Amino acid sequence: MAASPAPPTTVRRNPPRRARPPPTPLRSAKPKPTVSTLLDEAAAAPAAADAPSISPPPPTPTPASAAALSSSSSSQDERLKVYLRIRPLPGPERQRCKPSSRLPNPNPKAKEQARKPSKQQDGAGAGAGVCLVATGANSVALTVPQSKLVDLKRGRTEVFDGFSAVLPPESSQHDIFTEVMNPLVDEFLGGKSGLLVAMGPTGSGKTHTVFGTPRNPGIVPLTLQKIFNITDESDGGNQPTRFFSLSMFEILCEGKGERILDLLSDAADLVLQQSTSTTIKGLKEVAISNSMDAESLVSHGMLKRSTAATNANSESSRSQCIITIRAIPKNNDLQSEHQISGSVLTIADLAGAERKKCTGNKGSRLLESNFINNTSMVFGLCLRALLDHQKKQKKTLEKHFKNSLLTRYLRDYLEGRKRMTLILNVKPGDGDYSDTSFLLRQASPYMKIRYTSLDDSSDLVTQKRSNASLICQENRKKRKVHKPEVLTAKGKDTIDKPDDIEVSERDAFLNLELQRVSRSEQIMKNLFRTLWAVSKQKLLESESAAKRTRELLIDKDIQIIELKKELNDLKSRSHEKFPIAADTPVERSDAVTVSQAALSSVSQSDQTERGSSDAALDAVHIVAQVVDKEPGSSGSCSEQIPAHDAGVAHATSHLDHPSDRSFAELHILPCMKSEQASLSQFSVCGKKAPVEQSEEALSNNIKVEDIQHNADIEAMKHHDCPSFSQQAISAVVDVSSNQPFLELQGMGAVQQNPEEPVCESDLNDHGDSGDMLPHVLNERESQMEASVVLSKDDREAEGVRDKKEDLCASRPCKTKKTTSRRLRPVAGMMLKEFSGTELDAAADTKKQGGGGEAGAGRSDKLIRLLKSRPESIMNRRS
Ligand SMILES: Nc1ncnc2c1ncn2[C@@H]1O[C@H](COP(=O)(O)OP(=O)(O)OP(=O)(O)O)[C@@H](O)[C@H]1O
Repeated sequence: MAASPAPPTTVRRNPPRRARPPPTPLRSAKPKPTVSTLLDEAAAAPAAADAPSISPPPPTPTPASAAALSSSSSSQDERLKVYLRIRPLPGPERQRCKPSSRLPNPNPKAKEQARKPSKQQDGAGAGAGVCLVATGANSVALTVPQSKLVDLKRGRTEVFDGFSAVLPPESSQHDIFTEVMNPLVDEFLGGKSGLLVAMGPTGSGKTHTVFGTPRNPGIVPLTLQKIFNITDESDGGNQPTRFFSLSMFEILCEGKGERILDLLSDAADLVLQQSTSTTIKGLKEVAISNSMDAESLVSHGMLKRSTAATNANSESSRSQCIITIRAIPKNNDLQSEHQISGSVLTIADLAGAERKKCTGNKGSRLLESNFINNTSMVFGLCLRALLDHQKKQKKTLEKHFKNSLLTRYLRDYLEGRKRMTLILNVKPGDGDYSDTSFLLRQASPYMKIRYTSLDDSSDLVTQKRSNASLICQENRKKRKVHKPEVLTAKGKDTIDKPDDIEVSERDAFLNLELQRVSRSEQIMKNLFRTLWAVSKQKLLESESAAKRTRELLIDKDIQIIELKKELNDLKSRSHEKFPIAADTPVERSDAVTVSQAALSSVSQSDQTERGSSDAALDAVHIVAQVVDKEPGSSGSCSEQIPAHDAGVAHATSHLDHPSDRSFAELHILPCMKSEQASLSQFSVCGKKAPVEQSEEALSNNIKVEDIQHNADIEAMKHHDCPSFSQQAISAVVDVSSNQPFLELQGMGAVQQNPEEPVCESDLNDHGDSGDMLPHVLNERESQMEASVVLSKDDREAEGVRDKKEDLCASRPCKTKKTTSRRLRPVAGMMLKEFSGTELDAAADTKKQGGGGEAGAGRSDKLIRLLKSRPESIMNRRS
């Protein structure tokens, strides 16, 4: 016994409140048939012939039912319009479709076979049969395919009712336009904004519905044609009372985000701005003046749209495409503007929801699928939230629109402030049951959304902004001297811009330029200020350095001048103090000659009368007299150093006889005492002026150095035992200086420590100290006593050295030269004193006698002469 099959179950969704006639094709509104339309109709004919077998069977369409449809549509004006378009099955699938599943079969067996799932259907999947049929003008029946039945006893047919219109597969593009778009265009031209959104799964024919093909144009081309046809007819060949603009952009996936891309320009980085109204900054709006140009513009934009091939659609849209047609009044009349324009017609072609197993997308395609599905879901949530809000007014409107760019852009529509129309595209195949069922279940409640309080005031604000944007774009074009192709194609005076808007736009541009220029000027000012400050600082530093250098040079010049002055003063003082020093070279040579002659005579006597003290005594007397007679001319005294080196030292080297010593004590010491007295005056005078003192110290130092040099030589010669001649020389040299005591001590110190410097403090301390003289003299006496006990060998060696010194005195030695020059005064005096017959006679006596007595007599004469002559010399000098 076979079990009886379960009765079919029908579920009604959105049942109409009253019975309505089934949907009837609007034959009256159908335009002239084209080739593509005929092809579409031919393709849809088999499907249309297959009426849904699920109860209730659709009634036969009649003209009366069409009228009823119109009346019902008018009664639902305040509701959200939802149209359902059933796409015809493709050719192969159409062939596989069984008529039993499409048409009511009176045969119960055949009906039973139709309920049983067949292997072919299971294996064929989507293309095995049709799951969706139009059951009326506003309802469809969705049958669960056999392959998807879980419980055969449960109902497997769903009736979705309440659509504004169900457009069967055989409906042409013109039918769709007439049924769906005509009301929107009329409202748009009447000044009301409207939105048409095409929804549905991938491959359901949304793009085909919206754009169509060149041979079978869709809603957009037909809308443009109608707009300009009506405008031309209403204007009657006169100037148009308004103009239109068109913008076209897409929202596409970018990584994990989304962005807006202008399809009519290459502008990048479009920004969605939402304040009082929603606008897209940077979006290009092209003024359109005729349908042909507008259609070509749309076609051009479609070429830029992102598409890709998937398993479900060979040319699947990967973005949400939005076209906006804006009506702008020509007259700037606020009232007419509000009445006539203030309208924006928006058409959105959404990318269809995709299933991964159907599309086979991977990688970036899969990311696009996620983006598309997410946007579709958010869009549906917004509508659902609006419906819930309308059902329960206390329930706040959920702001799902924030979750995607599309819903943010369409916020006014999704929050019920503007009218919106939905067209659901579905595929009727069994394999598309899931997508179709999902869409119908999702969109069925939207039919209950009402527009109770439309806010058209926002249209005015939006329109003003749009007008300003359009004018701005036109001005930019004018500045670039580029005329848009759309405008130049038909006429030149298609757009007239309000003067005040143009002026304000120009002012805004000038303000921006002014701000930019002022900012650049400020930057340059700051830069130059900084450079000027740095340069000024460098200049000041250079000037200060130059000033310091100049001051240094001036100081140096002053020092040079002072030094010159001091030198001149020194010279003048030297001339004043030592006037004899300026004698002629002849005198100098004479002096040298005389001194040499005198000393050579002494040396000759020394040679002939070795051991005699006469010659030494003569020399000592000469020195003593010179010192005695020249008390104020210390310079001249000091100049006797070489002479004493040559002669006196030689003479003193023979003071080994007690008689000689007593003679020296008798004659030399008084002379030295007198010299001490005279030199003490010099030391006192040396304290008078610092400059003079320093100069004198300088000159003395120089002399001391020279003397030290000589003393060093002597010390090297007599380093073992300084002879009396050295002591005498030192004494004489010291006497010749300006600081006699100092020089005396210094010379003593030189012999003890030649390198010990001479200090002025010593001069000050001892310059006028009379106590030093006995001490020094005592030292001299002791040294003389020591030198007296020299051995005979030493005396012979000293004699040899004296001969050498005599030879050196005749050579052009520097020291000899200097000393010979300074010997001039005494030498001159001696020359004069020794001139005459005495010397000649003495010489003759020496030549003739050659004995010791003759030499002794000559010495006696010389001594007598020296003793007797000083008075005459002093008288002559004075
Ligand atoms: N009513 C129709 N008559 C004839 N062909 C149609 C119809 N609807 C769609 N098609 C064809 O189906 C294919 C897919 O259509 P379409 O690209 O418009 O789908 P879609 O919904 O836009 O898909 P997607 O969301 O992936 O972009 C196209 O080749 C189109 O020509």
